Amino acid sequence: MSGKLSDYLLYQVEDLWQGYLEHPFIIGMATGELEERKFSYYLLQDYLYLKEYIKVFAVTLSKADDFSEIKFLLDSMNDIFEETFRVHVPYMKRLGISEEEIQSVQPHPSNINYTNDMLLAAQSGDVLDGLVAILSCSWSYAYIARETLKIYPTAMQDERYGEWFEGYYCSEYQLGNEELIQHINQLAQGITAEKRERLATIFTNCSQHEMNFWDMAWQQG
Ligand SMILES: Cc1ncc(CO)c(N)n1
Repeated sequence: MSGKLSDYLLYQVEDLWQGYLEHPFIIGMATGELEERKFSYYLLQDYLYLKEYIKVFAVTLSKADDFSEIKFLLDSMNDIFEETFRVHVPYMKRLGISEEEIQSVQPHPSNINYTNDMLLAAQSGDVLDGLVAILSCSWSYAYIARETLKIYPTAMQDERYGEWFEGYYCSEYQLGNEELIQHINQLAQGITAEKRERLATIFTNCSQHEMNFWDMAWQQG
């Protein structure tokens, strides 16, 4: 294969990803006008999402057969775990979401469909399949934060939603995402056209699930 896999993947989802930037939920966070109950609903669903997302790393790790790969996956898995308890849980508490609500929330079908599809891609494939299933989550958030802040530079100062932008715009998150992209590109060197198509299918499918997740948060919240 010539050219970077990540360029090929991004090319497949350009229109879909442009749609994230125009999504009323994202614009609502950026302008600060989003109703707080929609955001609370989103955070609760995202908390459940991250619990399953960690398992996608675990399944991918089970396919790895060298220590450097295992180390990469362990570190990434730990980052997500830390993010959940450093960002999501305190954020939910600040928004007044009770411990009972956190304990009793059930995943919406759009959430279940997304995490099931990622797990299936990781279980039925190799390390690269698992990592590409993981990628649209990580990369699309880095993209949304970066691009939205170009259009709404004050979004980071918003009292309620600024922290969301900060979390995904900060260099730690952006660099972690860049590392994941580089790692995937390295693993993808020399793959067949058939493999590239399988990876593109996994990536576009997960990107569509990301859109469904935003729609869910907007409609149900
Ligand atoms: C649904 C979803 N996608 C991506 C991320 C980025 O971690 C997240 N927290 N939630």
